[in-house]
Amino acid sequence: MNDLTPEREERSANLKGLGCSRKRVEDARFTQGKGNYVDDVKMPGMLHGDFVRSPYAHARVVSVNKDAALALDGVVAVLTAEDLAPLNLHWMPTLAGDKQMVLADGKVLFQGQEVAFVVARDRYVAADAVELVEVEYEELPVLTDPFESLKSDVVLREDLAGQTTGPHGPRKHHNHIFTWEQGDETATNQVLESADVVVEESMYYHRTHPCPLETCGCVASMDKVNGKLTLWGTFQAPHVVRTVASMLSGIEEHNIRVISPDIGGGFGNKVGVYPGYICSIVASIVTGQPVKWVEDRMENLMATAFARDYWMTGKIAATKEGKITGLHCQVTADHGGFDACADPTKFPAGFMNICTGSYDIPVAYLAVDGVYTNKAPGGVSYRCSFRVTEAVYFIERMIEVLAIELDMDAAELRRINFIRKEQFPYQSALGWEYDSGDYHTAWDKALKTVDYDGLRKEQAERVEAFKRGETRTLMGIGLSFFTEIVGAGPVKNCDILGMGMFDSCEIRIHPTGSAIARLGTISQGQGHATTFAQILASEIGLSADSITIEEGDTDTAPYGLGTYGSRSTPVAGAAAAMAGRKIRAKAQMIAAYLLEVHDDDVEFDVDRFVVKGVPERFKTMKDIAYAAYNQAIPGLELGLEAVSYYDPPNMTYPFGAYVCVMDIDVDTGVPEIRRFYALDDCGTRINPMIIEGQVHGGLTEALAVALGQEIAYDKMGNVKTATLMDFFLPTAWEVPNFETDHTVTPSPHHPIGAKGVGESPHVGGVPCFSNAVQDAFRAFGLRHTNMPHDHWRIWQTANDLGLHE
Ligand code: PCD
Ligand SMILES: [Cu+]
Repeated sequence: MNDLTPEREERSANLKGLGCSRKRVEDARFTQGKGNYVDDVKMPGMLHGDFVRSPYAHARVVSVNKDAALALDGVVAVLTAEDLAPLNLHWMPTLAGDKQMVLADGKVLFQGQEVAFVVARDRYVAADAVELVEVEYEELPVLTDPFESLKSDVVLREDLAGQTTGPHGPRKHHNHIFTWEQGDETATNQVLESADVVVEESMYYHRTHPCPLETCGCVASMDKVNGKLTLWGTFQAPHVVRTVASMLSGIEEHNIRVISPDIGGGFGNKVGVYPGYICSIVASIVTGQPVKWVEDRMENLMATAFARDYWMTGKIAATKEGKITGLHCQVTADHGGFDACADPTKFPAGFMNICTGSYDIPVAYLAVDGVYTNKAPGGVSYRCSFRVTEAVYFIERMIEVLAIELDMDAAELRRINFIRKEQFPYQSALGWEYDSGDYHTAWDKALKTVDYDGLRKEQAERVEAFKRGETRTLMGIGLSFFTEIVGAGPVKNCDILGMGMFDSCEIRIHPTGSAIARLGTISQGQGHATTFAQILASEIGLSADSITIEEGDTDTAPYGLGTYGSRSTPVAGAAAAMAGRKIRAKAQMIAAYLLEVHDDDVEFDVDRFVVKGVPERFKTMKDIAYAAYNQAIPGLELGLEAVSYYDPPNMTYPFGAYVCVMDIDVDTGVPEIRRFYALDDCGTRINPMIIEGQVHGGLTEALAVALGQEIAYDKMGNVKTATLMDFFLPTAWEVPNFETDHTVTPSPHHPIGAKGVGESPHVGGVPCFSNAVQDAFRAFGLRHTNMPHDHWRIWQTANDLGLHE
């Protein structure tokens, strides 16, 4: 049955299943302004909330006077910590096991922290009233540097004073949160002591922010008559929000309905729980009216979850020939005022222990210290699965530095250290089991496509010309090879607030042969309505066009852990395939009955079951769907539905090989990206066009982070980059043409062999852009310089190297 006759090929094409570059079904709605976002939710009598926020990074709140605000026409309520305290809602638990003030309780710990919540008739009155709330502050010393914080007498978290252990073990200092250790320190140190070559480098992966187009927001509506709370919001994990809301409020979970409508980009920013959600719920309960809260851009950049802010020091040991023998990594992680890092519970530094990268490193050790400072809380992935971008940046810089030390070609150094194809499944020194990979094939393909040797020759000639004074531009060749780790689960080691990280799909086939499937994930622009239908189409033999995908409504969708960490394809995508297989198993029995043969005598063929060896005797899936509802088949229940809760046996490990060619104007510091080549291997590809779009998006965000985007603070703790004037968001103007390519190494444990891809281009892209900048100056003695490589910093690098003399 495997030969694809033209007739079978046509039937298969009609399904628009796996591998089809099907156009995104959601785009008809999005491109015509018919999306339905949180801010589109409008209800009769709806009130609007707005925050009074702290102008100080560290201060005592002496008093809050609401009188003038309450006197303003249209103001309904002003909530402070005092109002929330009787409900025990003035603090809330964070995903990292810490707690965070919902509204300032005696002091503030970062600029932009929520102090009071004003509820008014409309958004404008609310904003005016915010100005009328009089808060008296008493300034306290500000700590924005984690190293200083660890030495300071200033106690940031007075609520934790005297607590020598936290949720992740012992605390070494009153501003210390945790130490997380992985690997074998003694063995690693032994290797470092006796190695031919050891290089050490320190690098700062600066603080940045996901900055989605749509900011965070919600509408809370408490129906006191029925006792039901409905919450619309920009949530990347709606079911988790429902469970947490129930636990905090005491409202029974069946009485809470959480709806994530269309979301205008998430990028990790919408995983956590923010004070705005709690305040809106309380305000709706208090006033009996629906309450909307939508933050503005400055609030988003100042107060919602940041990403990175990792200070990393590495030591890498190798033989003279370049074979890596050991790796040591020490991280100081700046978590801001509260530890609200969004990671699976047992991983306080996320999957930073993937920092051995794509290389076969026999021993390694990692230690991460989490530290409190006077900066905003957060620590979300931002297009990376739980600190994987940091890990990949770290190892890809260490490799470059080692190449410099050994005076070796960095591509060759990678090649001789890659985990070999036959070593998979590969057990890493820091505890992961990589499911599959073929790094050498991908690397060779990438280098060949870009004519790597030719580029190096051209680069050497350019350096000579520069030295002769014939040109003022230098050429950088950025390389990166990354291994991602996506798809949390396994429930046995990944949970969020105790909820195992499985995911789910429920499918219902209608009598006329169309279907609806619901999943526990939620698209924020990734195109799930398009791709999940494709997985099902191939599994059940109905066209993707006749399968509706629904996500995000907790009253209808099966419980799931949501969309982040590129987990939808590895986990919910697997659940979809498994649910599809259950449908097919029942369909087989129905087909056998209709065809009057034994169950084993029919086989599935694209969109039908045929009698083995008699292809003209068949029943299509449409026939079968109809029969499922219209015929009493002995021994079979009516209907055609299935549900699957999928606990992945392992994560998936997508990988990729990226090359960036850049020309840098030494006198202006302006880099021009001549070429960017990205080869991604995400296993079985569901929709190549969507994958390409994902790669373009991820690379754009990588360019942003590497070349200028940052959340910067001054010494007083003022956020210097709280508007899009200062926070770099690239537009089509800055973004080069991206060349995409792929290899396919299926995941051995995923039912259709797919791995995630949404985050990969960011994870691989950041080191690639950064390496390109730094490589341009290698011939002039540069070893490492920190991101973001904005024009000024690049100019400064050239200046420091004496290139302006
Ligand atoms: N093999 C394969 C894979 C995949 N795919 C596709 O692609 C996509 C993606 O996927 P994934 O990778 O699985 O992922 P998801 O889970 O779905 O998602 C998530 C991601 O996603 C990305 N992308 C995107 N896009 C858009 N448009 N928007 C958004 O927001 C976003 N975000 C970002 C992020 S950041 Mo985090 O949250 O940080 O953690 S994570 C993330 C989808 O549609 C799917 O289906 C295909 O086709 N194939
Ligand atoms: Cu990350």
